[in-house]
Formats: sequence, C-alpha cells, structure tokens
Amino acid sequence: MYSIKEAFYSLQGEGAHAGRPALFCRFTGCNLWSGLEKTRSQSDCQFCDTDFIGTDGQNGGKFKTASQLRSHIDALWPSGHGYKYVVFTGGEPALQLDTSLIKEMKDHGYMIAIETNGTLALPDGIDWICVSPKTPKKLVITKGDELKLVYPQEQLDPEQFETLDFDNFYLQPMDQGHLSVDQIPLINTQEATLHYCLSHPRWRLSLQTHKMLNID
Ligand SMILES: C[S@@+](CC[C@H](N)C(=O)[O-])C[C@H]1O[C@@H](n2cnc3c(N)ncnc32)[C@H](O)[C@@H]1O
Ligand SMILES: Nc1nc2[nH]cc(C(=O)O)c2c(=O)[nH]1
Ligand code: SF4
Ligand SMILES: [Mg+2]
Repeated sequence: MYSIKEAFYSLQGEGAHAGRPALFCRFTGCNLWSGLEKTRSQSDCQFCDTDFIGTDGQNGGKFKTASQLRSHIDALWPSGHGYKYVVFTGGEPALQLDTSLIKEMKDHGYMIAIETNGTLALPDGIDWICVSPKTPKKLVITKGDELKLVYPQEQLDPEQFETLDFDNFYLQPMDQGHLSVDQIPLINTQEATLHYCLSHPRWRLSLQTHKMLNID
C-alpha cells in the first residue's frame, strides 16, 4: 500500500535539474518530523516547507499496488510525449519507495529521481539521487548525484559534506516562511548563501524557482 499526499506535473524548481518538466509524487509521512506544527520545534528537521500529512492533496490517495499508483500518476504526463521524468519526494520517500514501484515506472519509460533526507536506505534503480542532509548523525546515504544542503543550518557546516561522493554540491537558501519567530536566523538566507558560494566555489546556488514562478 502506498500513501500519496499529492501528485502533480510541474517544473523541477531546484538543483541540477531546475527547469525540467517533471511529475512529482509526494509520499505521505516523514521520519524526521510528524508534520504537526506543535512538534516542529522539537523535531530533527524544523524548517520544512511542505505539508505531507494525509492523502488529501491534489491527485492524492492510497494505492494498493505499484501498477495502480503508476497508472494514476502516469495519466498526468502529457499524452503522446516522452522524456518522462518522475521525482519521488515527500515527506520522506525512502519510507515507501520500493523496487516494484521503480520497476513499474521504468517499464513505462520513466527516468526516476528522488529527493531524500539521506537517513534511510534506498532501493536500487534510482537514476538521480538528491540528498538533502538535516541531522548529520543519521546520514546513511553518502553517495549520489546531487547533495543539496539547505543553508544555513545551525551546527551544519557545508565543509563536512565536501568529502562525500556526490557529483554536484548545491546550497539552497532556507525559506523561513514556516519558522516560528524565535527560530528565524537574523540574516538574509539568500544573501548568506550567495556569499558562501562565492567564497567556497565547490558549492553552487540552488534557488527554489517554482516559488518565484508561483507554480507547484
Ligand atoms: C520537503 S523535502 C522532501 C524530501 C526529503 N524529505 C528531504 O528533506 O530531502 C524536499 C526538498 O525541500 C527542501 N526544503 C524543505 N524545507 C525547506 C525550506 N524551508 N527552505 C528551503 N528548502 C527546503 C528539502 O531540504 C529538500 O531538498
Ligand atoms: N516545482 C517543484 N520543484 C521541487 N523540487 C523539489 C520539490 C520537493 O518538494 O521535493 C519541489 C516542489 O515541491 N515543487
Ligand atoms: S526531512 Fe524533508 S520532508 Fe521531512 S521534515 Fe525535513 S524537509 Fe520536510
Ligand atoms: Mg517543495
């Protein structure tokens, strides 16, 4: 059984594939936060910009089999066109993404990407692994295609990730829109990220372009 908060067709807004048309499949639930505002400030991840509770979003629902979920989301891809690209996200997609769903998507022509916090093992067959670390102690995925660190995070120095086996290193300014007043860093996160990249050229800037465009 797969639990899906929402599924939608949009442009990848972030990171190395920014601007690419993509089908987003957002799984319900996360292992670093309950998703309830009352527990945000005690959670392992406190700045999350996403509602991942339940199945009540657009095209959300519960799906008994990989084939049923694939058929449901594949219907959102523009008919007759290839270049199929699915981004599994959440919540934490590694809690639910499995080899049967990967095979099902592959058999229907998809390249498969994941957005993960990197704290859980991943099934084989994912074509593009983007890890966004939150709690370094719990990080188990230490190689992949893209490491996309939200910046700044207290006690999380980008340099500690530079030795990991990733092909691309991105810093993404923290969107402070969901933080409570006492949590907000006293800096402009875009400016801080820009300056960090300029002084540490291992890192590139990732902006959340879908938010600027006002799209999903
Ligand atoms: C909502 S998460 C879901 C996937 C997975 N749980 C993760 O954390 O990577 C998707 C992406 O949004 C990023 N993100 C979440 N909250 C953010 C915020 N307030 N500002 C900037 N990026 C954020 C995450 O770091 C991650 O790269
Ligand atoms: N357009 C768009 N791009 C995204 N890239 C990663 C997202 C996510 O929430 O995982 C996301 C999202 O929610 N929307
Ligand atoms: S790990 Fe990802 S989904 Fe979970 S709370 Fe953090 S940003 Fe949100
Ligand atoms: Mg998002």
